[in-house]
Amino acid sequence: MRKCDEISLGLRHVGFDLSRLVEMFPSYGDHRIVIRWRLSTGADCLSPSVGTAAQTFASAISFFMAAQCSIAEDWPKEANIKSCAHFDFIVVGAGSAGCVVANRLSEIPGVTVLLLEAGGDPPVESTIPGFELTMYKTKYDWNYTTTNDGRIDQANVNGNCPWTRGRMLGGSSSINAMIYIRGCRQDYQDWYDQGNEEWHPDIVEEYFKKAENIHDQHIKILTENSQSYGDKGPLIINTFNYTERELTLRLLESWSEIGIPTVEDLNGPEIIKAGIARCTADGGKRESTAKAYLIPAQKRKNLFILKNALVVKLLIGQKSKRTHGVEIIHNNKRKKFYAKKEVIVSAGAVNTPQLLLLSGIGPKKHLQDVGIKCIADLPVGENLIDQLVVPVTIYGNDGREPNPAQMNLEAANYLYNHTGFLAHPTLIGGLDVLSLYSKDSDSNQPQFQNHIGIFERNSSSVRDFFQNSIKYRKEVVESVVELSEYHSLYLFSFILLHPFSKGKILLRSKNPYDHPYIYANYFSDPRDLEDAVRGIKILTKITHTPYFKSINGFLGRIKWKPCNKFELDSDDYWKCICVNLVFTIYHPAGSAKMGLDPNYSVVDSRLRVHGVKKLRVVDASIMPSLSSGNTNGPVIMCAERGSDLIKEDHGLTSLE
Ligand SMILES: Cc1cc2nc3c(=O)[nH]c(=O)nc-3n(C[C@H](O)[C@H](O)[C@H](O)COP(=O)(O)OP(=O)(O)OC[C@H]3O[C@@H](n4cnc5c(N)ncnc54)[C@H](O)[C@@H]3O)c2cc1C
Repeated sequence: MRKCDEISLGLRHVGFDLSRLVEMFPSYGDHRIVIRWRLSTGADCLSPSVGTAAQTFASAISFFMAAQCSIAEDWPKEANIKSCAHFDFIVVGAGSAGCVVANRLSEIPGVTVLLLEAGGDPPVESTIPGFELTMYKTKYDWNYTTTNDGRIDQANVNGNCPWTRGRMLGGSSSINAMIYIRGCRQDYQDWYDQGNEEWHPDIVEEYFKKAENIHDQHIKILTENSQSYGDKGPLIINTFNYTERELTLRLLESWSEIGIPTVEDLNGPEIIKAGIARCTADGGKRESTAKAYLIPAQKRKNLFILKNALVVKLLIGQKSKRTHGVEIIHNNKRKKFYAKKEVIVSAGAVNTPQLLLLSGIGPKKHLQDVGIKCIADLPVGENLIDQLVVPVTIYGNDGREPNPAQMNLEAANYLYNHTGFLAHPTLIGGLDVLSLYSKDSDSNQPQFQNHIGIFERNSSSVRDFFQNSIKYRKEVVESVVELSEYHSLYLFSFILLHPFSKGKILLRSKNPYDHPYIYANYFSDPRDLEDAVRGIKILTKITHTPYFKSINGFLGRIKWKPCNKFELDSDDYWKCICVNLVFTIYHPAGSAKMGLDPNYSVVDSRLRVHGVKKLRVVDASIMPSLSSGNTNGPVIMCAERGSDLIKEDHGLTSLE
């Protein structure tokens, strides 16, 4: 019995209530033990045993329970600082950009940096790639939704779509799907050609490399001579520890059949391509910027971090237009902190414009309407750009069925060596391949992107995804669920990478706790609708390729009353689906756009807010146009570049 007691203690120690699951009692002296497993279902499983089996299995359970501890990260501690303290720099928001800036500025000894984050430490679900969706709509998400404009998203409950944003150390890099794509040279050439002379594509490339630490062995061998990735930066780039490779190869072949060739490296120079994505994950764990940039810097004496600290206002002289510091709410108390050199706003593409507006920086008329005195009349919140998604549902008979036992094995695999289904984000459905393409074969930028997720026949996740994650109305959900009862669903996310349509962020009120209005305005420019239809119709040809033919693949109709009258796969059908079912791939940007002219931009090429002293913006908001792909890598690049611009302007050089 002593051994059993030890096992019991071991399990309790790791937070497992043994008494609920297992009862052990002795029989026939020392060696024979009858074990009764009382399963959580209430069923009993009686079996005579000499004890070895029980001990072996119990110690295996103990091992797996204890293995949870190996997943935990050592997040930085909160600083003990008093209100009204002064720092050289104050950084607002510890997201993808803010963590980079705080790290790079504090690497100069003697330069004090205060990093303020509205959220707290990421939960363990952030570290485990497969659990990222479970953080949506919790306290780790800002829980934004777009504003119903009566035109788009009418197939969504309330006519709006969720805009998840991370609220924790690492910001959205702690909740995102971890795909790492730099975008293409033309993306940054466009920035440069608009007069942003600090952002020549050659410079941009250097800053991607500065951030990167390529761990992917395949890429390392492939690019040994070209040195196209950095290998000394803080941000580890690798591949996911899990995928269904046989299936992804079939998908790559299928894309290839419709004119999108497979490449070894999606960050290479080709424009039209499909391949395996690199990611900000390593060893089966997420590489957020909190992990890559904050943990290594946490011992620095000159870096101070406050968590659960909501910045409610920037302190800016009405006449001097000089930024002095910030006002925050922390532990239910209002506090002020002052910046000797600068305040850097890195609160993301929704919160950065919100904070600027609350502080009197924005369109004069709008500020007047909400009762805020205007300090600088700038187009804050305008030029909101986002990559939009349209669902394309293709079905097939590939024999895949949900397997709960397999799912448990996958969980055990994750605990054992960080592989299995949980080592891959669920947003993109367990598959690590994607494609980038254009309607014209000679274009210098991809226009479209596809992600692909697979749901097995009759999987309950289909309803969950369409009903709870995207929040489509009943008619839409039922039409997809109905077909998926008998077929596997290949859900292609069709993405328009460079929409012409622009959205807007506006204040709802002066209250910093009120969510701003988000007008996504998708498809307000008719060119976007034309382009999307062209791109989707290139994609739907995939049903005629050998793999999809082999599984009797077909395009399924998504039912939504206004669209039901149109022929499936016709231009009119897709136009109707696009406008009514569009959602986000979570890449908003441009809401404090960089540019030369203060009539059309908020920050200059060195990311200084036009007409306001000692204030910069460094995050996705500054992007004048979107990169060709997922935006986390490009935001981190912007923050690396931005940090050096700040250092240059203050005559600071780091020792590293
Ligand atoms: C669900 C999801 C999936 C995505 N998938 C991918 C992907 O696979 N690959 C990819 O490349 N990109 C992806 N992205 C996009 C990418 O993560 C973002 O572009 C990037 O993280 C934006 O960085 P940021 O620094 O601008 O903002 P964020 O990372 O959002 O950081 C802003 C930070 O500021 C804090 N903050 C805001 N307001 C205040 C305030 N007033 N006071 C104090 N703190 C404040 C926030 O809590 C947050 O921590 C995804 C994004 C999401 C949300």
